[in-house]
Amino acid sequence: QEAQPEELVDALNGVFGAHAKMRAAHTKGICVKGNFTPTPEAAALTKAPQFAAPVPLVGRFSLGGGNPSASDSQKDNVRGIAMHFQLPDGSVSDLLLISAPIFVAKTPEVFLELLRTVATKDKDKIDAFFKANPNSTKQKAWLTARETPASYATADYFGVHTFYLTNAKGERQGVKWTAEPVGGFKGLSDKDAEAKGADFYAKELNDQFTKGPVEYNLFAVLGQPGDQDDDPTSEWPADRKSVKVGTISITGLENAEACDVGIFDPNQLADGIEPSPNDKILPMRSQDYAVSFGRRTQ
Ligand code: HEM
Repeated sequence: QEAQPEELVDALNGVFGAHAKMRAAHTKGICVKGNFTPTPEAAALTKAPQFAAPVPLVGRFSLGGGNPSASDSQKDNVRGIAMHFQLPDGSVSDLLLISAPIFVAKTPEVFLELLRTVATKDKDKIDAFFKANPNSTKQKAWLTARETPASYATADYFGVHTFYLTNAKGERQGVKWTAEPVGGFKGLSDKDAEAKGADFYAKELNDQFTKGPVEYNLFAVLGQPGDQDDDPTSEWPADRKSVKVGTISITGLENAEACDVGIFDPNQLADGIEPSPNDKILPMRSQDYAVSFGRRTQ
């Protein structure tokens, strides 16, 4: 039976609680603004306007999960950055990235089962779920194998899904997005992260803004024929070529309202970028986010 978007939002609430006026996931976050400047190489891959000329953006950094007081020092949680690229015609094209190259479930049904199992807090049931679904253990393993990001500014971020780009000549290329902080990844040892406490990312970011913008290089990793485009729990081989397509520059804080009046939707895309038609999680996300939005704006 197909998972329904309401069921997924209910299941997120089952794990993290339902918090009035707040997102069901990525609940703790900070709204920011900035701009995106494409490289000359980007236009060869896609005709989307944000890859032809610089555009302003509104963005939001967040912690994964639905706990509004999640700890900034929790290692096995993802950090997120969501962006609306504001296009010259008044429309937006969105980009949502998390600080791991993989998601925890290949399909909405597996994600629903994962959430419902975790909500039982029954260790045997949870162990049995992960034994039956080894792909769902990969994100946590990946996150715990490296240091806790020292700041939203020093984390690297991944689009996870496959997207298809089309250029002006009509040529199509499957890609995955990655964003790397210009100064490289910087982490904290477990001990240092613990000493920082639960709420240091906002201050960290503000300190950064007094020195200058927070910048990331955005890359399109080029898929090859046969690379999986249906599975957000699997990575492509590490030797895939990547093309730097631009610089994301986050210049300062923005009023929360600018982030909360709508949703960041991974399928809200300019002409020239399409979601993989084979990925089952990706289309479900727009529906889930709409349900979460409906509830938080009630
Ligand atoms: C079926 C799987 C998923 C479900 C049910 C889900 C659920 C949600 C929900 C309910 C929200 C809050 C929406 C809102 O109220 O605006 C959200 C936000 C977010 N999700 Fe997902 N998500 C899924 C998969 C993913 C994946 C694979 C990624 C990887 C890029 C991701 C990244 C994000 C980010 C970055 C945000 C924060 C957006 C913001 O700051 O407003 N999600 N998710």
